[in-house]
Amino acid sequence: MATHRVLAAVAQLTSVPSVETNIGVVVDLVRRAGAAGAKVLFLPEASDFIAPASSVPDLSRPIVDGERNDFVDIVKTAAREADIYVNVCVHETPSQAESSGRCYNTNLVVSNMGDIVALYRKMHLFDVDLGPSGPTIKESNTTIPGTTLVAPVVTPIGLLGLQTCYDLRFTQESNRLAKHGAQCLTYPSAFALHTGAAHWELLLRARAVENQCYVFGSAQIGEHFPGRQSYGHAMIVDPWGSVVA
Ligand SMILES: O=C(O)CNC(=O)[C@H](CS)NC(=O)CCC(=O)C(=O)O
Repeated sequence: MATHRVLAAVAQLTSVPSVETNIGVVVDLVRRAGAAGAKVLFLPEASDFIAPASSVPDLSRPIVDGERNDFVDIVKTAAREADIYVNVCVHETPSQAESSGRCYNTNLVVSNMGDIVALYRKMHLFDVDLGPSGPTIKESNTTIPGTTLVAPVVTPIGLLGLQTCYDLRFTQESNRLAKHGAQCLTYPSAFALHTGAAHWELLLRARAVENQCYVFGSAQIGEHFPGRQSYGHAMIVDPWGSVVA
């Protein structure tokens, strides 16, 4: 019997503080993945923008019917036109905006019909002080933690469990997703240079082996604005732990 093969694509890009610029890059990636025959494309965390903390409240947008969100609307249209599922992360203004102006770090799956079929808000925020060897980052200054894990969602490559970036270090959520049937796990990311070099591939491969899942690590790469860089090395890992792309 012939094996039914479905292609997936993993992307990396350098989001900058301009949503308009990033939309252009993202639409091009969606079209190219679709043209290459992929049925699912994985885009990284903060695909809409990476900007200094002070600009985050101005640049983030709500994701609710009736509210304008150009970035998400354009991704929906591109996914429909290219007949591809798109996994992408954006900054989401909460419907009840809190006075601090913080957003959610929101991971979306958009179907090939252009509908949002899953929405997960990053639960573990990257609050670290690596001392003189690395950066001090406090994601919770700009971001509200999500409170719920989302059941794996049906995609052309099987049931997909959603996690985001720093969540990669917390094995129990991926274990719960696998127990609930996940065959694939996605970790859209913007890993720091220092921690990425030490742990990115190691952690993706560990999550793949322990959960017996395909793992998709889409990544931000390079310099977003002066003083802010990401590690890159987007990859796909199979359940044996081999890096297949
Ligand atoms: O919203 C944005 O601006 C983009 N988001 C990020 O860059 C996030 C939060 S600061 N980065 C990480 O979680 C890196 C994790 C990491 O590097 C590790 O676990 O070692």
